[in-house]
Amino acid sequence: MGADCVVSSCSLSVPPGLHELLCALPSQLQPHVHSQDDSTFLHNMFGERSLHSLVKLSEELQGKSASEEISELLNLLAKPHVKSLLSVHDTVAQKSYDPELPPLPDDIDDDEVSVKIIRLVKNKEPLGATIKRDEHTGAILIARIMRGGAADRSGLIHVGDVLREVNGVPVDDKKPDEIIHILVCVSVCVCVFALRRPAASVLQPQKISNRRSSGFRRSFRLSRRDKKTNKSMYECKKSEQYDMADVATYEEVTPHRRQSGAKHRLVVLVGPTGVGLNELKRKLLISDPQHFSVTVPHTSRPKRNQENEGVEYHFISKNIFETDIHNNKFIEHGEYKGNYYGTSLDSVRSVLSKKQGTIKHLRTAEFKPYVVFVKPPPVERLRESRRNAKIIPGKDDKGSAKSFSEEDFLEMVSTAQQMESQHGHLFEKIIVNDDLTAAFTELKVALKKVETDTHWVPISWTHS
Ligand SMILES: Nc1ncnc2c1ncn2[C@@H]1O[C@H](COP(=O)(O)OP(=O)(O)OP(=O)(O)O)[C@@H](O)[C@H]1O
Repeated sequence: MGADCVVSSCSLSVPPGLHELLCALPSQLQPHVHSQDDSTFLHNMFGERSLHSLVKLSEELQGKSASEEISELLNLLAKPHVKSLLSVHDTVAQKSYDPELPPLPDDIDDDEVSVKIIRLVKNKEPLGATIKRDEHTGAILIARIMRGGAADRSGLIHVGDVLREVNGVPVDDKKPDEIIHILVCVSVCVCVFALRRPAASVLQPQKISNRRSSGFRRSFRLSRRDKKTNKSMYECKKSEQYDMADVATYEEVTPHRRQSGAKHRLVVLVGPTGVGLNELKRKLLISDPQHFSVTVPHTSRPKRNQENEGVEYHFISKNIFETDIHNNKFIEHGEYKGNYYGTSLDSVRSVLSKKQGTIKHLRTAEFKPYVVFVKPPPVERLRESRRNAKIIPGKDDKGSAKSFSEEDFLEMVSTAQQMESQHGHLFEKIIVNDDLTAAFTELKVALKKVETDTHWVPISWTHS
């Protein structure tokens, strides 16, 4: 829509000789025009071919003794409702519908480079993100992002972002319910966020799932109108950072029931170090050695006296471990106190090929993992229940087990909180390992159900 449309509503009733006047205008105006730019502008405007054609046509139509068709056309165009229609069309065509971005609040520090102003132009579609209040800081955070929704497609909002204001309305002092109301109310116009990324979430999230869905996010645009608002603005076509991150989005799921004789689902136990993963694994093996087998993880830490190669771990050098990481041989790996630990893809495949239930990491259609998060109880209960328990510390140690320290307990609980907030959406079952026997029983019941009951799984797992 542009100038052509505007001309379309000109009255066809033009004074005689208008065309000649139009042609003569630029030279007649020449003495009054001082700058070259203005002169060029006038020439272009009055020399515009479509304008000349239109005026000429109008003159011709007026001058001729009208044929039936011409009379009918003139008649139609002269009707008030056609004129109104064209006039409305032109008004709409000239109007700018770009949303106005409100200026940044004055109290934002100039050094605060992490403030993002985000403009999502919404139609009737919901934003597709949920919010929650951080228990400690009281800040309003983005809690989840719905897959395929407006927020997801934009790639501009991330889980953990702090929501500062919506459409110029500060949200710090508002309850989530009130904010949701604001978000819903602006659904037909503009939704502006000022987000501040908390220091903690700047860390690259650990990559568990690596879904690529860049095709979704294309259509959001940002236009810069007010210089005051340009602290940091993003034109988002595709966000690499988003694609790589383990973003907590909603997934399309479908009921799934394992057919008898079909491959077992991979059972994945995750939890902070020392929480009791090995203990639960060991109990599973003892309880039904025919049914369960485990992957043997790799490590770069030195073998201890009582350990055997291929039983507790495959012991490999740091160099080989790094080469294997580089060659994508590990489903998961991590570094703990200077040593690498990881589970190789081959180890999982070899266990699954024996058609036995297993324990370790992965999340694809091939393995359909059932992820159980083993969570520590509160610190007071850890002190109580782990009084006689021993852990084998990592670095610098030659195999001596030691009792848990207060620091170990605190670290276990805080790591668990971190894991749950970052990856909680991947956990299908959470078992609190307070009393070991109770935790083990709960695990056995859950694993039995995985084999027999119907469970919700991502729909993509059923396509392969
Ligand atoms: N519920 C429990 N009550 C008492 N002791 C427990 C309980 N669960 C585990 N333990 C003990 O805690 C210690 C650490 O457990 P375990 O080695 O299984 O932890 P882990 O999660 O496998 O640790 P890591 O990942 O570092 O190997 C062991 O001595 C174990 O017997």
